[in-house]
Parts: sequence; C-alpha cells; structure tokens
Amino acid sequence: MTEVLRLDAVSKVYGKGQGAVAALREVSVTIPGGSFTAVMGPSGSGKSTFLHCAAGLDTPSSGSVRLGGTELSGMDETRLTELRRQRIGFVFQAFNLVSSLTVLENITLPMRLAGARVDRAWLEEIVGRVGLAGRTGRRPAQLSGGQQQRVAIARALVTRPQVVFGDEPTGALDTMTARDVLRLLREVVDGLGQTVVMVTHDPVAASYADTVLFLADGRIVDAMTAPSSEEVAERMTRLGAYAA
Ligand SMILES: Nc1ncnc2c1ncn2[C@@H]1O[C@H](COP(=O)(O)OP(=O)(O)OP(=O)(O)O)[C@@H](O)[C@H]1O
Repeated sequence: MTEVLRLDAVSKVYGKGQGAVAALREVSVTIPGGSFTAVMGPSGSGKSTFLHCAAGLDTPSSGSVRLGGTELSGMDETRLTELRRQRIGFVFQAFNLVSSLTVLENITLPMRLAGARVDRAWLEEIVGRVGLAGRTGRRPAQLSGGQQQRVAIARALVTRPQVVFGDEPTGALDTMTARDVLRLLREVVDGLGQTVVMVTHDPVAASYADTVLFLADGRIVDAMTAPSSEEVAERMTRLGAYAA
C-alpha cells in the first residue's frame, strides 16, 4: 500500500522557558492510502496538536511532515493554505457550514475558493454517497445535525483530497446519528479509497477505524489494528483517560 502521510520525529513545543509545554515528542507514523485511522488519548495528550501538525494547520517545532511525498516543513503560509485547499479535507465537530449558502453551494465552496472547475459526475457521486440527493437546494438550518455533517463530509471530499481529517466529527451528534456518520466515513474509505484520520474520544467511533493510535503525554504509546470498542476502552482506561 502506498503511504499518503508520514510524520518523522515530529515535536511541538508551545511557549518558551519555564512555561514551555511539549505537546508532541518525536512522533513518527506512516498512514497508508485508503486507510481509516483513529487517534485517541487522554485529555491534553496531544491529539489536536497531532492533527494540526499533520494537516498543515500548525508548524512542528522540529521533525518532518510529508503529504503524498510533499514536505510541509519550510512551506510558507500561502503555500500551506493552497495545499490544504487542494489536498486536504476537514470535518469538524461543529460542521462549520455557511448558513446563507445552500447544501450544493456549501459542498462546492472549496472548488470555488480554489478557482477550480467542479467535476459534475464526481459531485453527483458524492452527493449520492452521502445521501443528500434531493436536498441540495436546502440551507443548513433546514437539515438535522446528521445531515449537516453529511454535507460537511461531501464538502471535504469534493476536491478529491489525499487525506480527510476529522476533529471529533461525531462529537455533537446523538448515538444513532453518530453511528450513521461513522458508517459513512467507513464507506468513504472502502468505496472511494479515501484516507481518513480522525481524532475522537469515543471508543465506539474508534472501532470503525482500521487502526487506532494512542497518544499519551505527546507520544504514540500504542497502536491497535481491527480494534473493538471494548479493547479501545480498556486501553484508554489503562492510560488513565477516565480517571476522575
Ligand atoms: N496554543 C497553545 N499554547 C500553549 N499550550 C498549548 C496550546 N495548545 C495546546 N497546548 C498544550 O499542549 C498539550 C496538548 O494539547 P492538545 O490540545 O493537543 O491535547 P488533546 O489531546 O487534543 O486534548 P483534549 O482531548 O483535551 O482536546 C496540552 O498540555 C495543552 O495544554
């Protein structure tokens, strides 16, 4: 399998001197194309920092991040913005849709921002896949939370990115709706060959992934393949994630 994302000895230190916080400590990991990876760990273990560094939203203090063979370190903000627009998709907890735009306009927004032409056949395929055919003229407020997240997933896919990053994508959804969204992400990986990397607190959400990476104190301390939610919860308990 081809590698799509690679981190080599990535460290991130916030602040300076006595107040400095090492959020990531020499993290190295390779994410293969067409895989679904969940990132878990106790609060403050570095999950958001990992996601931000891997997605070019933040710059590591040291180490290397490669996306599809392109080295991100050393890129200026303009090039990073361009790279994020063209090669990365994002799905957030809070959906982050534009309320004044229709479903279709929200989905195609990344293409318009990039000044790129929308591939009609691809658009139809993703709208169908996320189950929004017939609802593309609505505005976000006319949709349920689960449907809004489906719009966000379609928007993340429209540019055919190399990686879709999810930051607690099911965090704002009820249990049943969250399952539907997780099944959709799984289908995006299995049916479209997309690569998905998702930060989550939820062991059930993590169990939809092929691999779970466990972070503790800025380091990857374990990885689990074909995880069950029970195994993930047990590992998280041993990391002290649920301590009062
Ligand atoms: N901008 C910042 N300035 C200073 N310290 C920061 C900053 N962002 C994060 N940190 C610190 O870095 C460490 C890792 O934070 P991070 O947000 O990556 O953890 P997390 O695992 O995502 O946490 P949570 O599950 O609570 O969201 C924490 O100690 C945090 O306080």
